[in-house]
This record gives sequence, structure tokens and C-alpha cells, in this order.
Amino acid sequence: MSEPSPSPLIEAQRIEHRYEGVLALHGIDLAVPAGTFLAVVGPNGAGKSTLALLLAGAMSPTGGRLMLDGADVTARAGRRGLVEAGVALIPEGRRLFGQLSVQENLVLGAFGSGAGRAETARRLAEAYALMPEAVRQGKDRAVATLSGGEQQMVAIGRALMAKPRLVLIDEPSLGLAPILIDKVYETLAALRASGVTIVVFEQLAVKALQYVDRFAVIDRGEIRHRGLAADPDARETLRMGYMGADAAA
Ligand SMILES: Nc1ncnc2c1ncn2[C@@H]1O[C@H](COP(=O)(O)OP(=O)(O)OP(=O)(O)O)[C@@H](O)[C@H]1O
Repeated sequence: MSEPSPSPLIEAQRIEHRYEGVLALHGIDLAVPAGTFLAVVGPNGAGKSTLALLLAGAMSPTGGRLMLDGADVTARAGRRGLVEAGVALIPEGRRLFGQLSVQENLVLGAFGSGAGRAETARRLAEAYALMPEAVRQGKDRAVATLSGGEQQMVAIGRALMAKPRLVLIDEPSLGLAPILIDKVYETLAALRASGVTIVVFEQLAVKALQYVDRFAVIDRGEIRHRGLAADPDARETLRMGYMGADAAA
């Protein structure tokens, strides 16, 4: 007899979002089981950032429900999102404090998560372990002086300081050279191997497919296709579902 399947870690149920006149998402159903590495891919303006913000609980959907561990958390959306429940969002553009040092940015990530001094130090060591040598060596440098790829690593590290179970990351490859994009994805893969559930929101669909295990194609506010990255037809599914100019990058 098979075990009953566990509730997804997070699940959008018929999520809809309207910005004043614009209906950005219409009726999104998306379940993310614990331990998954999922990419939500789609072109500019498809609704990726909106969905990332809603799944993080950083804003309230105008329709539908957000479920976390099988419980309705729609009403808990607010400025801090679902950080206390173990959900971390790395927004597009990273939103680091450029004038503060790497270490100061990282420590801010633990703020409000209840970590004392010893626990913060332990988390710092874990975050640095995932980072390239150059960032570790430059922990007292102002973040604004780091390269884009290094800043993305710091943004990931800052999210980890809250000890999340789920990391949502919006356009991790934006503005990065290809070699750095691979580094970012390798870091995310290592994180996933340590048990963290990850959802990336990406325009570079083919790149994401090299690292994730599932994908969903979003376009004009709807999920058009879903698939497994290991499926031999995955690229064809992407091509059909997502005609964005960057799909083949
Ligand atoms: N604050 C806002 N006010 C009004 N409309 C918005 C707002 N934010 C997004 N939109 C609209 O909602 C739709 C989805 O935008 P969203 O930013 O979620 O897409 P995206 O896939 O993340 O695109 P990009 O890759 O360009 O960030 C677009 O039509 C966009 O113009």
C-alpha cells in the first residue's frame, strides 16, 4: 500500500493577482513538494516576479489561496512575508545594502529570526562555506564593490541566514556572465542537496533546466506547461510553451 502523499511545502491554489487595471496572474495552481528544485520560466512580463512575491507572502493575492504545510496562510501576507515560517525571498535586483560590508549584509539576514550570537556565528560559517573564496576574503568590503555574481552569492547567503526551508529566487542570472550564472546555479544545487526546497523564477529557461528537477512555464499570467527536467521532451515542451527570445540561451 502506498503512503498518502505529503502536503506540498507550499501551494498556490487558483491564485489571481490584479494591479489596479492589470490582471497579472489568473488562476495559478502550483504545488511545490518539499525537497524540490523547481524553475518557473517565462518571458518578460509573464508574471514571475508577481508569483514570487505572492509565494513569499510578501503581498496578498487578490484571489485564491496560499497554502503552507497544508494550512491556509493567505491572510498572513505582509511586509516580512513568511520569514518566520521558513520562507526566504531573494528579490530581483538582490536589494543588498551596497554601502554595508558583506558580513553586515549577511548578519542582517538573521535579524528577526531569533538567532542569538552563537547561532548567528554558526550560520555565518555555513553561508561563507557556500561562497567563492573572493567573497570570503572580502567579507569586510562594501557590497557595492563586488561583481554582480559575487553580489548574487551574498544575496543567497543573506537569505540562508534566516535558516529557510524554502528559498524563492527571482531572476538569479539577471545581468551575469554565463560562467557566473553556472556558479550561482551550482550554489543553489548544493543548497538543495542540503535539504532546502528551491524555486527559481527565470527567463533563461534552458540554463535553469540543467540544474532543476521540475519546471513550469508561465506566460501572460498563466501556467502553460509543466514538466520534469530529465524528460527527453523537456526542451521541446519549453520551445512550444515558451517562445521568449532568451529561451535558447
Ligand atoms: N506594481 C505594478 N503595478 C502595475 N502593474 C504591474 C506591477 N508589477 C507588475 N505589473 C504588471 O504585471 C505583469 C506581470 O509582471 P511581473 O513583473 O510579475 O512579470 P515578470 O515575469 O517578473 O517580468 P520581468 O521578467 O520583466 O520582471 C506585467 O504586465 C506587469 O506590467
